[in-house]
Amino acid sequence: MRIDVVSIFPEYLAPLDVSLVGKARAKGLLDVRLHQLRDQAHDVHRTVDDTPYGGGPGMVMKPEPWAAALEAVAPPDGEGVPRLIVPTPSGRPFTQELAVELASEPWLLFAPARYEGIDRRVIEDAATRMRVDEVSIGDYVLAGGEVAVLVMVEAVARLLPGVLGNAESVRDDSFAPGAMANLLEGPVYTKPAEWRGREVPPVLLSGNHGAIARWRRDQALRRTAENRPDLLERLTSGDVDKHDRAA
Ligand SMILES: N#Cc1c(N)n[nH]c1-c1ccc2c(Cl)cn(Cc3cccnc3)c2c1
Repeated sequence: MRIDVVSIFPEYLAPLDVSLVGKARAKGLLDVRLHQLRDQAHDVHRTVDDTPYGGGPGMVMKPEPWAAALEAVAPPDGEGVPRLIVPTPSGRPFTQELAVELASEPWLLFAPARYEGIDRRVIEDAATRMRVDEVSIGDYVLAGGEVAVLVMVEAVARLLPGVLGNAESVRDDSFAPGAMANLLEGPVYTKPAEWRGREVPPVLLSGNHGAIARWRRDQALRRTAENRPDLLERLTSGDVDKHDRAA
């Protein structure tokens, strides 16, 4: 998979050089390219923003630099077309389902903006050439889109074949299909068996894999009921099909 990111703060994306995504890049599983939006602003101040038509607070990102940046990454007459992902507070929710969908794309182009956002005409123009998704990573307010890109890239990269080692698995993800589908992760333990007077639950030391699986599901149900009762409602209302539960 190829991932391009256009930003006025490409240094914000430095974490894509380390850990899981960094290793995937080093293994050649992921080709991540960062681009400075200001390279496409040709006035002396490399201006990328201006006042909003209709008044209001803040500034809006100008269409010309963004259009030039997107076309520099994905020339209209070039090979292939990326899927454009635009982080925005008003976007569709980023979910594990969307992460799985994006993980099947050969090329993602992220456009994290700043200020009050990008001139709407950039999105409309890009949509004539490529699929555009406006996406929010949650119901809280960030100062720009770069953090959202970090979240989405990590969520997508870990789903790519070969990225997670055998010891890790997307199979047991809280939001992946399967017996624990739509349940939160239960508690985890490691050595020592007793620490500050607290013992590891004996079932985990029993070697009885059936009992361990039942205990883990019970703990996941408890954690989900406590922290995300909405997910339990989906389970009991049948929103989650039997395949997800049984797999
Ligand atoms: N994704 C996501 C996401 C999220 N979940 N919260 N905030 C954002 C997000 C994404 C992109 C931008 C851009 Cl561009 C500017 N801002 C600041 C802002 C805040 C409130 C209203 N208007 C603009 C962004 C916030």
